[in-house]
This record gives sequence, C-alpha cells and structure tokens, in this order.
Amino acid sequence: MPPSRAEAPAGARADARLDAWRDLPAAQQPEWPDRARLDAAMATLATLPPLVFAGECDQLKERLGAVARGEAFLLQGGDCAETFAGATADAIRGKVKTVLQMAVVLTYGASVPVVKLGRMAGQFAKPRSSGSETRVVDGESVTLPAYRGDAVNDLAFTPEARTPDPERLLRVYNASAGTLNLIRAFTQGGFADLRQVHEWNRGFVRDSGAMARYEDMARDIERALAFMAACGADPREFRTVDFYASHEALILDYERALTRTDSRTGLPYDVSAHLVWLGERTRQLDGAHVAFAAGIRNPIGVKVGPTTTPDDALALIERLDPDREPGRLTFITRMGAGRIREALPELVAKVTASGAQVAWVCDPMHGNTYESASGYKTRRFEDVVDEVRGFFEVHRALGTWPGGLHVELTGDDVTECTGGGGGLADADLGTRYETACDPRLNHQQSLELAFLVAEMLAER
Ligand SMILES: O=C[C@H](O)[C@H](O)COP(=O)(O)O
Ligand SMILES: C=C(OP(=O)(O)O)C(=O)O
Ligand SMILES: [Mn+2]
Repeated sequence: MPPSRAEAPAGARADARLDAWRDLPAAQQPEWPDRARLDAAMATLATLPPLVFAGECDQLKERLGAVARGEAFLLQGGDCAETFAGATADAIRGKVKTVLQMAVVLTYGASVPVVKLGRMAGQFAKPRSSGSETRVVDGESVTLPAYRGDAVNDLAFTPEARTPDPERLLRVYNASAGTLNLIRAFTQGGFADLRQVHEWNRGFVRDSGAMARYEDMARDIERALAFMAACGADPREFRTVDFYASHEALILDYERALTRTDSRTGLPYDVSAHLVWLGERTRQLDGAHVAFAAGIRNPIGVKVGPTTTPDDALALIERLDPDREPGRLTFITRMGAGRIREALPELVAKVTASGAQVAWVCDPMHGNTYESASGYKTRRFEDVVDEVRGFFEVHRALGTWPGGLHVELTGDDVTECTGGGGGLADADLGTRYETACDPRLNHQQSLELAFLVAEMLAER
C-alpha cells in the first residue's frame, strides 16, 4: 500500500535526519579506492534482513534504564577486534561462556540483575591512532595503510591486504549473522543454565591454584543456589539468559545501510546491533558520528576519555538524549588508572547535578595500554583492576551508581595482558599473542576480574 499523504513527509523528514551525517566531517573513515563498489555493496546490504529486532533494542534500553537508576549492573565484553577467521564455534562459545561465568559472580556481588552485552557479532571495524603503519621488510622501510579491522582490510602486511575493500562489509553482515545466531542458540538452548555456569566457576576455582582465594565466594554462591531451589524456585527459570550484541558504530555507510524503520512505531533503528557506541576518537559534537547516533532509536554508548570536560558531557546528553529517556545513553569512561580519580569526579558530579540520568560504565582497558619492553602492545592486569577500583571510589564518594564494566576479553588462554594470579610476565607475551588489535584479558584474568569486582560491589 502506498504511504498516506500524511505519512510521506514524516518519512522524508526521518530520512533526511538519518542522512544528515553525510554533510559533516566523519573521522576514521576508510579511504575506499572505488566509491561505486562501496555504493553497490551498500545497496545490497540495504536489502538484507535486520540482524536484530527493534523491540529487542527497546528491551535493552529498558534494562539500561535500570542500570542508570542503580537497579542493575552492565557487563559488556568481547574482542577488541572480531575477525572473520575468528568467528568459529569454539571462539564464540569461549567468549559467551566467559561472559556468563563473570555475570554469575557479578550478580552475586551486586545483588541486582546483570545485563549481558557482547562486544560481539559486529565489532569488526577499528579506529586507529595513525592512518599508516611502517615496518622494516627485508631491510627496507615500508609504509602501508593501517589495519582498520576485517570490515575494511586485512591484517597481513602487504599492499593488497591493506587496501580497503568495501565487499568486506557484506562479510561483516554474514559473520555477524552467524555469530548472533550461535549466541542466541547457546543462550536460549540450555548452554547458559545457571547451575551449569556455576559448575564451570566452581571447577575453575578448584583447579586453578591462583584462584583459590575465591573458593569461599564460590561456596557462598552454591549455598544461595541451594537456598533458591529449597524455596521452590522453578529450575526452568534459570535455563536461559538474554544476551545482547553491541559494537562501535564506526563505518557510517555500513550502519546507515542497516538502519530500518520499525514496523510497529515508524521509528528508525540501527538493526546491526542492539546497542552501538561512539568511540573516543569519533564523539565530536559537530561530527558525523554524533549526528548519525542522534537519528536512531537504539540505546547509545559514548566512550569518554580523560580530556572530556563536563560541558562536553552535557552537550553530548543534549544531542543524544534530548528527551532524557531512561537507558538511552551510557557513558563508558576510559580514563586510565592514573587519571580516573582526578578526571571522573567533576564529570559525574556535573552530569548528576544537571538532572540527567545516564548509566556510568567503566572501561578499564583503553586508558592503560602501553608497549612492553618486548614490543607487544599490552596492559597490566593490576592497572585494569586499579582503574575499576578508582571508578568505584569516585562513585561511592558522590553517592552515584558504578553501573558496569566494559572489557576486552576472550575465552582463550591467550597471553596478551600481563599480571593476574597466573603471573603472566612480559617475557610470556609472545607465547600466545593473537589479538588483531588491542590486548585482551584471557579466560582466567577475566574471571579473576569478575571476582574482584564482585568483592567491590559487595563492599558497597
Ligand atoms: O581499540 C581501540 C583502538 O582501535 C586502538 O586502541 C587503537 O590502537 P592504535 O593506537 O594501535 O591505533
Ligand atoms: C576503540 C576503542 O576504544 P576507545 O574509543 O575508547 O579508544 C575500543 O573500544 O576498542
Ligand atoms: Mn580496543
């Protein structure tokens, strides 16, 4: 049926808003060699089914509203950069399992629901500090375009691999669809059963010497489960979990091609993920990314680094959440362990004083990256923990809610971050350094962080 005359102008207005970013400066966009091929790939994407349903985005928004009110805690985790080769059943299972294991421990510590959100099923594009990379190859200095994620080019250091290829964006769609399908199967099909997840945690604490100090908490969780069962809680209630998908909305052509009108409400949603976030490098108030995010109805995250002023934060709220909708806006702070205690208080205090209710989430990874003596990009587990501790201290002093944790992690036993109970040293980094971009916490470090944060939550 053709749209009624009354509806047509509204639709046209909505489209104009969704495309307003095209006239603005867009940071960190690939230099596609052939615009026509990009347009053809985007035309194909625009015909493909949504990856998520707008109603699910609304449900996540509601839950993030609870996070903002201090009634829930957010756990957001996954790779820095997903890769096509890494979208295997084992790797996906490992990440889902790690997030679920962490969530059980955090739920116990927080005594509120934990919202589970993967940096998964779409996290294929990366902003970079430099647009190019120089290496010495066969004694000669060679400079090529930087790797910008599998969405854009390939990690191999050759001119062919590093040339941006827009057809990769169709592979992003396919890899995201496959990943999301398996996540849904795992989390709805019995893999996520609370008793099973707890058994994994118990086994892990028992078998890993480094985790022995958490045995008491594991036993307490066991008792809580037995108590619930004794009270007659229906075990079927604990067989499934809601698990959402998120990624950085970096490549705006891709995000726009997957933006659709919700058939129920007529409102636009970016159906490439439940939540999308803007990065520290792309959150300019007059830039294309903020304009794009302003036009969609998904819950939105914004990374905020140590140079963010309270005025920046208030202006972001005005642009992205003018109606002060609960759960619409999450600030993901990434200050660095050395800066958080000075940089965060004024930001939180002024945003709170303005009456805006945002969710505050701690990314303790991106402010703590450095190059190790052995030449690997790494992070110290102790710095990660210290930043989270600073985050809790600041919120405690202000009487605000430390709403969640955003971490780069994998379920594999990689050696990318140093420290933790396993005592991973600088010299160990080369043993299994597999990330395509930033160093991730491995399975053990992730669980250890969850137990430590559960203690911080319980102390509140
Ligand atoms: O994941 C975040 C960024 O893409 C990453 O930290 C940038 O890393 P770079 O400084 O190596 O470009
Ligand atoms: C690019 C990232 O972070 P930030 O924008 O905070 O640097 C990231 O989350 O991988
Ligand atoms: Mn990263």
